[in-house]
Amino acid sequence: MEKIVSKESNVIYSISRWSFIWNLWYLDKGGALVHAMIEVKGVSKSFGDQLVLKDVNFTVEPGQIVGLLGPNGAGKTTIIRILNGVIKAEAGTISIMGLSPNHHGDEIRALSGIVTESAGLYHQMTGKENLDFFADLYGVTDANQIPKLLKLFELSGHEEKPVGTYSTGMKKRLALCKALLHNPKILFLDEPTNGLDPDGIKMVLSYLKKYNEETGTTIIICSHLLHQLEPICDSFAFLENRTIIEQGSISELEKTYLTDIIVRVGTNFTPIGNTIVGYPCEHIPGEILVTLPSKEEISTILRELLKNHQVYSVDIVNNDLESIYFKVRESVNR
Ligand SMILES: Nc1ncnc2c1ncn2[C@@H]1O[C@H](COP(=O)(O)OP(=O)(O)OP(=O)(O)O)[C@@H](O)[C@H]1O
Repeated sequence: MEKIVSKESNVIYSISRWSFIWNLWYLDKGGALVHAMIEVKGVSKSFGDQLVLKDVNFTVEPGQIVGLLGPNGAGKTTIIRILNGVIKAEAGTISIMGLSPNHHGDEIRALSGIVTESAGLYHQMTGKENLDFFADLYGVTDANQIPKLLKLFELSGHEEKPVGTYSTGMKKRLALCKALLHNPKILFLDEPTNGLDPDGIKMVLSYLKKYNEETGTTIIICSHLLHQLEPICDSFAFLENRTIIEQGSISELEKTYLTDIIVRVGTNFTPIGNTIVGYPCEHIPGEILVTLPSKEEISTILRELLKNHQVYSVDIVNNDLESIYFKVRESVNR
């Protein structure tokens, strides 16, 4: 038996280790083999007579960083709370490493870390006192764990200051240290960059990426800010109209939704008319915008231009996450 802690309630529980086969296949309580780290099928949830989630489906593979994206009020926090076993879904099935949040909430909370809007830190205590307190509660025995996390999140030297004197960014980083004290297999982050300035956002996201690469921890990040998550997520799940309307990596989404690409070429070429080698072309001083059926056609355009002109730069302007997101929305609202 092993001493494990539920972070939602900060209560210590004891569970046996029998149910996990880490990062491979998971044996659920019914004895079935489940591949994904997290598998959500047909989940629905209402608050009173308000239906908030309807037939939600998505999967998370081990070691992935998954962005759960949707506008304010879409139900992102509700999904995290259901996955954590804090509230129950009315319909559907969920497997988290073979465990069900409805029945094994304590075990799931013991093997996961969570950072919510209210970081749950004690402001009158120092950073170190906070981490000591939660490490004790979680049964963390490794004496190096706190210094290691303080160093990783660049809080060394600040640990003796009261948390009330920390900047928003420092509090967010301390909340991450707290969530990672017991080396969770899964990290749930609800809007982890809220209230941070651009430097703070960059810092927190790059720490998360580094942590994921070093430890293989699976991370789910909820946000309504697509551009922030684009560089760090392996996969994106779009929540809209109460359900996940699409999920995939950028390249998978590109394949499905980018029927044509728009390429901006910095050049001294001035088109006569509005096409180049038969493709629609818009001229802006110093640049052209060409619409192509695929990336393969970029070299055709460049070869043509380089015959008699200079090319200074080339980039695809409509394959960012936001552009793809709009295409996904268009296709489901059609
Ligand atoms: N405990 C609750 N009781 C009643 N309604 C709730 C409760 N929790 C959430 N809701 C409602 O469910 C909907 C989804 O809320 P949720 O907080 O999950 O959205 P969100 O996508 O996380 O939003 P945000 O981006 O603003 O954080 C909202 O309409 C919200 O008012």
